[in-house]
Amino acid sequence: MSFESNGEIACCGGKLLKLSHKSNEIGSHMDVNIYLPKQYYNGDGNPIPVIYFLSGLTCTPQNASEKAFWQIQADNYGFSIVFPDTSPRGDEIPDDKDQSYDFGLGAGFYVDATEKPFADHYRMFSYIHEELPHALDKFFNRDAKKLEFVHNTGITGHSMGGYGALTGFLKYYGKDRYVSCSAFAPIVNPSQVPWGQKAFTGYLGHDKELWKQHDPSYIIKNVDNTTGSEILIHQGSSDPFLEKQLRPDLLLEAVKGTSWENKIKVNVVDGFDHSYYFVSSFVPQHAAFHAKNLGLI
Ligand SMILES: N[C@@H](CCC(=O)N[C@@H](CSC=O)C(=O)NCC(=O)O)C(=O)O
Repeated sequence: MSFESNGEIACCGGKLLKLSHKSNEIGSHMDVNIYLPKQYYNGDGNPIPVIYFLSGLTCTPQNASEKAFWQIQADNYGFSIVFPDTSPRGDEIPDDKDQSYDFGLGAGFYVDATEKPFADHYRMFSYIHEELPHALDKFFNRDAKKLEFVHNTGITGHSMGGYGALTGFLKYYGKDRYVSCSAFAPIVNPSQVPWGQKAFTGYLGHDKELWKQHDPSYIIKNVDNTTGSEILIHQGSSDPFLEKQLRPDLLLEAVKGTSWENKIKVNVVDGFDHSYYFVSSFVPQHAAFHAKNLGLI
């Protein structure tokens, strides 16, 4: 599996690589950005841990690369950060019938679709958690293990991407993949909110029992927190999507009486909205959290 370069940009002490590759899962080309920190170029040769940042509705890999300010934190602690796309792209890819922003292109919701016409291309769960990490591993680690794409990794994301991060972390829990998970204003209970209900109906159909297998607020009840993991969440109090779409209270309610009770730290931050002004304000705290879990500090 090979990646083509669409540009290499000097940034902080390292480089942001804009890549694209042919994905077998998605059946078309996918763009992905990766920031290689200064330690990649001048470090001691130890493999560099990777954090995956899953973006929200309407995003491409550029939004977070340009506006989240992860790069300076990556240099501070010595991790790399991968910014995948949020859906398949291209003329042949089916979109929402009304071309709305919350379904179809830019809104793959990090699930493997089972419904036509989306099932052929919208395989974002398998792409993000299997194909992409292994493809990056093969490409970057041909000669020596330079970057840890598959094991001892972190995952985070914003909004729809926060949903994707929570789901991936929980579904792979105990499987030597993600050792650290955080989220910015995540959709925590998609089965119960309009964005999630629209996506799940379109990608997965009408079976609400099946939806539960893709919903962190249900999945978490069947995952034993064997290592005392904590999940860090920030949520703006002035986020216009808080009451209708995000509802972090539903996740806290779901974990009551489970091994995750008191392990999910929801920080409601006064006056912040849903934008990258909010995300970038709390990236330093999330970076420190992941760095600790990844053994960097
Ligand atoms: N209608 C709005 C809503 C889209 C929006 O706010 N997208 C967020 C993520 S929302 C949840 O997944 C986003 O990250 N936007 C891109 C950005 O750079 O801010 C709209 O279309 O703006």
